[in-house]
Amino acid sequence: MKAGGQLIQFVKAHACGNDFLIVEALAVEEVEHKATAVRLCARNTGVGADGVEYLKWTGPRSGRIRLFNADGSVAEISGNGTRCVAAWMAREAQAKVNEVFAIETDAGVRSCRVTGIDGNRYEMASDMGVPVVTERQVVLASGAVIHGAVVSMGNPHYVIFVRDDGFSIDGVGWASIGREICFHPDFPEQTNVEVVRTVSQGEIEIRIFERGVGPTTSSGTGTCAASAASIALRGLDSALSVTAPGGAQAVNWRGGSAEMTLTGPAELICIGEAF
Ligand SMILES: N[C@@H](CCC[C@H](N)C(=O)O)C(=O)O
Repeated sequence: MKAGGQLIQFVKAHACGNDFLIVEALAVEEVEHKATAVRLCARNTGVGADGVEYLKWTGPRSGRIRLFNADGSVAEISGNGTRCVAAWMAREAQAKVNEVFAIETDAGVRSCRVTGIDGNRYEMASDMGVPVVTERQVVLASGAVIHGAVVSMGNPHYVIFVRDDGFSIDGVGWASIGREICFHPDFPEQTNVEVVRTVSQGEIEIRIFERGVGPTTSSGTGTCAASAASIALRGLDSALSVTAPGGAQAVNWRGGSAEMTLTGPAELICIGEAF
């Protein structure tokens, strides 16, 4: 498959409903990728997706990717997007369980190990790097002060803890607060926002407002960021189950400078061609 020419060949995949188009390209850096991503991701007038992962194979089990969000902005990394690409590479390589795919993102190389295969649905364990967690307050336009944490997973996140099982904060809906924080002047590059509810020592539930997209059903780096803040600041277990509207993923992190691991599904939906 190639980007360019008249038809753009793509693979559509999703991880817990967080959906991506994978487009193989000779180079991931080309300027026209941005406009193409916006056009293809449009829900009503395009194919529809949360982002496009441009992929250049660099070996039989390795590749270089670049992610464009649905609004055309470039993101350093996506946990779910990287896993979707790994699932596609695994299919192309006719991989078996335990094979590893090394995928270079703008945030560094991430290894994805196949842990299960069921038709076009793959289970993968991915190395997600070392989270950096810093407590930080944000003052909203209303004057309300939000006590949360900035978390870097290679891309930026802001994590807020709530008790309410509707995920509202002082009576205000999570999506509205997520949007305000995403575009807040304290975050000139914008930020992904996760709203987290602790279910037990080993389980959290999250809602996600993604930079460059809006509310999504799941986020791999968001799952990791929410877990990192819960483990580092709330003393939750180092093995966590994280439930988002689109499904659950598992995180393991011993804290400090240890690498975080994310395990979850990725399903290949279809192959298509767009004008
Ligand atoms: N869905 C993602 C995150 C995608 C990138 C994000 N929108 C950003 O701009 O940083 C994930 O699964 O990690």
